[in-house]
Amino acid sequence: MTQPAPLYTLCRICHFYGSKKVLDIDEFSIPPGTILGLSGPNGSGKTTLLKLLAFAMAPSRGEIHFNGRREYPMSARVRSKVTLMTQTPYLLKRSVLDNVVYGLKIRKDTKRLKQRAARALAAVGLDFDAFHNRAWHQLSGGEAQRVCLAARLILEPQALLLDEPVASVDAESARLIRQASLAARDKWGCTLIIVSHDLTWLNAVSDTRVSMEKGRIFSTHEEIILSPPYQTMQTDSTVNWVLPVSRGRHISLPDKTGETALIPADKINIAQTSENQSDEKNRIPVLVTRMALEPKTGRIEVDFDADTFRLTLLLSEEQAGALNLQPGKKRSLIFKTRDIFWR
Ligand SMILES: Nc1ncnc2c1ncn2[C@@H]1O[C@H](COP(=O)(O)OP(=O)(O)OP(=O)(O)O)[C@@H](O)[C@H]1O
Repeated sequence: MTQPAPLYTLCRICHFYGSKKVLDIDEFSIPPGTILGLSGPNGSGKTTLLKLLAFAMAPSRGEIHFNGRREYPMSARVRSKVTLMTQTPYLLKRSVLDNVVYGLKIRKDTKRLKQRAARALAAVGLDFDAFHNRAWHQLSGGEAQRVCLAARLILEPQALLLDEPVASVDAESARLIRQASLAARDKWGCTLIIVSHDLTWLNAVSDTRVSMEKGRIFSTHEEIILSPPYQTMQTDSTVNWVLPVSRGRHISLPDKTGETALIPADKINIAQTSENQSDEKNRIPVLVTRMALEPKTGRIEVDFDADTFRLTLLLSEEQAGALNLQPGKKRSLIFKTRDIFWR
């Protein structure tokens, strides 16, 4: 079967704020009609990436192709097809109805505005009669965010970019926002790009899960990502970089400075903290902080927290049982030096 042409293709993207490089993505594409789940630590570049994908600003270097053409901010071709919802709801100082139909009016698409607004509001659980005349300041935070989403859904965009859409809303609003976003994909094949710290949700709904670290995209969250700066240690004629977690074991320098150490999840063993450490192995003490069932696959998602990072692994029920994992248990992640690669 032939793959559909990508909706987005990113080529050699770098973005700088002043002299600080905050994005560095060699190549990345997003197929149409899929859900991309994006996570990563604060400051890793997620919002900047969303702004580029929304064509709200241009990358300092590189190209973004949308529907097979190189595109730019202000291009009429993308303006009507891509929409970004930010974490803090932004509403015009007008009524709910004015806010919801604003984008359609800009496009001079003014047919059956009220019916379409009623449908968009219903999709986010807001009753048209009760809400359409309300002023922007007569809404709770969760309702305001839902109005923002309705104002985007009414446009039936090809790509809906959501930046922490449920981070600061009540539980019911979060449920309705999640439901309405997924419905957009099911109803008109909308591509969803979701940034969220809610890894359970991201893992459950995403077709592709990526994480960001220091401006780069990593293809799976099932990897330990150890970032520079590392401590350095001088021995005779060579300088070895010592991973802060490796308890003195020497890790060879990567080819380029500033590289990140990656260890594939299947090369990581989880052990009792009391087990002996063999010479060639590195050991990271971790704490199990969260376990949740991933409904799609029946696997158990386990968060392990170390001092400097968090690792999420998906384990079978048998694996989790055999390892006697529970939140609060201390364990060790063990890996071989040769299984580290650098990127
Ligand atoms: N307008 C700006 N001017 C200068 N630096 C900026 C600007 N916006 C973001 N940055 C910096 O760029 C880096 C990436 O920021 P970005 O907001 O993209 O990260 P993020 O992963 O979305 O973070 P968070 O999870 O905290 O929202 C950070 O170091 C941030 O301080």
